[in-house]
Amino acid sequence: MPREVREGDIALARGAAHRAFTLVVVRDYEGGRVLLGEKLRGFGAGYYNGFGGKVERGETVEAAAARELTEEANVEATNMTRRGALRFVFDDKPLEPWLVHVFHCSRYDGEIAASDEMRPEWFDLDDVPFENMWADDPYWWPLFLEEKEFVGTFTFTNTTTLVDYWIRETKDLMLDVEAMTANE
Ligand SMILES: CNc1ncnc2c1ncn2[C@@H]1O[C@H](COP(=O)(O)OP(=O)(O)OP(=O)(O)O)[C@@H](O)[C@H]1O
Repeated sequence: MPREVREGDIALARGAAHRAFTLVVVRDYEGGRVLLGEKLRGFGAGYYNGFGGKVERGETVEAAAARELTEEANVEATNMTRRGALRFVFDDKPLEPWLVHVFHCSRYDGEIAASDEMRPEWFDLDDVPFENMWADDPYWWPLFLEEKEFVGTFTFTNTTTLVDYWIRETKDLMLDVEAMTANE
């Protein structure tokens, strides 16, 4: 069982450089569903996840989130909002924590279609396949579905085993993101 720790307990220099990633979860309010994709290759292959990837050099986080959604699910978001910032520390790569910026999208143009990276699939809200998702997901999904903004840190060993974590709601996401990325 992963251990819940206090926010200050995961030793990580404030302002350590991060690799920035995006993650977009599409929600269909009328249908009571969320869109996930089965990752077909690369990091996290076999897991269901939102759509996303690395923020490219010179690109804004928002632009990267929109680009990855289009590349992976074939649709263009028309209302995306930033909802969370999750830091992932891998104990075998201690100098390279990841900062995943989580977005919510409920309107888009185009037809959802598979790509060579992701196979999209709708899930009812009470049927999200956590057993086939990253181990951090069950901790932040409730906040996501309640429309809250959130920040957290998750430490993994052997890439996929969650060791410890903290997660909390935030009233000022961008202020927390700034604190997490100070000096970058
Ligand atoms: C550790 N716990 C985690 N929990 C939930 N989601 C996680 C995650 N760790 C990574 N993610 C997401 O997984 C995708 C990887 O992206 P990834 O395929 O590597 O990036 P990108 O498409 O740029 O790569 P290539 O083009 O294949 O090089 C990206 O959405 C990122 O946010």
